[in-house]
Amino acid sequence: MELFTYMEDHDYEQLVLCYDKTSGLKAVIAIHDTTLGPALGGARMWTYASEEDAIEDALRLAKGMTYKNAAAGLNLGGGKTVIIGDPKTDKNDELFRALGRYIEGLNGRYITAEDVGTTEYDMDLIHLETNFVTGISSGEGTSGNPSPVTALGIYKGMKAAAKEAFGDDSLKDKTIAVQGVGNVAYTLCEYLHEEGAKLIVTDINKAAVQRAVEAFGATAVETDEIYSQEADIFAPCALGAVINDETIPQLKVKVVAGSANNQLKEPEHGNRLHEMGIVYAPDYVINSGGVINVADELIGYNEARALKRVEGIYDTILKIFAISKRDGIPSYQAADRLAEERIARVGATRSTFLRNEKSIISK
Ligand SMILES: NC(=O)c1ccc[n+]([C@@H]2O[C@H](COP(=O)([O-])OP(=O)(O)OC[C@H]3O[C@@H](n4cnc5c(N)ncnc54)[C@H](O)[C@@H]3O)[C@@H](O)[C@H]2O)c1
Ligand SMILES: CC(C)C[C@H](N)C(=O)O
Repeated sequence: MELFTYMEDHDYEQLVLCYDKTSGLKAVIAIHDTTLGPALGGARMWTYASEEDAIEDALRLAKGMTYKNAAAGLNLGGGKTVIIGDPKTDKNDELFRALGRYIEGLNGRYITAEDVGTTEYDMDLIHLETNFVTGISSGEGTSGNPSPVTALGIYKGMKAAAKEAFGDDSLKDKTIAVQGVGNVAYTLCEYLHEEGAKLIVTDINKAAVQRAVEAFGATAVETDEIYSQEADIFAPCALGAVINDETIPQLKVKVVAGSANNQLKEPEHGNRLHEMGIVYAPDYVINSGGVINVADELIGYNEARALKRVEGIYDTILKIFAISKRDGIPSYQAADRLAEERIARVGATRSTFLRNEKSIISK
């Protein structure tokens, strides 16, 4: 990949490589856009096949956070960290402390949180070295693990999508096929079960499936059977790129609404859902509950305020469907339009001159 060409094409600001010999830290911090404020995005730990894959993932995820934060109405830009390594075997305390020091060195341009492969404990270690971290567990005004709150946002967004598809936002007696019953989806299933939905679940982790079967009377299916279920809603809560050429022809649902990031393999797959009349709740909007929640820590965490904002995902999703109809575009494009218009408006407002300590008239 020609890095600077890629950064130019996708409007990136900064790419930072962090290495610490003692702890073995190898991390990439990508900052996409800080028009709205400091870049907030999680730190992912993953076994990348190559360093280039890690850099590409950091860049792609950072851009996703710019759009997620903008559409969520947060005054935050987009960034992401990826740590190269196996979260099961390669973690040590010094690794996260070293990362914390590199984040501190960015002087607030980037703020981190949990992502795939990292936990509250890891954030607490980062917090020993910097205040530019959220999702920490210790102390006053902290919010901890964002997953349960992400689940609340998915639940509210799914109800909005049901309203669009079925004319009524009730999920009672709706059949919902859930792919992956991990941290987010298990809590999501609790909400759905509580409302009287019928659940079909799959996971590569058989214990996770069994837990959902026992707790919610869910029907278990094999991983490759989840797409073709006779269901009303498909909730992808495991992997990205699951809406693709192979899976779309199998879908019998009227709604796709789940927590996974980057659900559409390519934009054209969003067009296909639109043409088929399948209501798609854009991934980065419906799964923004976690970031909305951790962002509240930056102003002194208030749980009631944070949850109220997360519940607002319902209205944001409806707004996106309204833009989609108004402009005759698929919902994923409507979400991008909402985010891009907000960044452009705020950017224009903030382009007027303000004196600061480095400006020519500061003395
Ligand atoms: N945790 C959050 O707050 C949050 C916020 C935004 C987005 N997301 C996204 O939501 C998704 C789920 O996050 P999570 O925190 O619940 O992760 P998790 O790892 O706890 O859960 C994912 C589950 O998917 C299962 N899985 C993996 N591959 C599978 C496959 N091929 N078929 C079926 N199941 C499979 C895993 O075994 C696991 O149980 C991820 O894509 C994540 O990026 C999470
Ligand atoms: C800041 C974090 C809570 C971000 C979260 N991992 C996401 O993808 O939205």
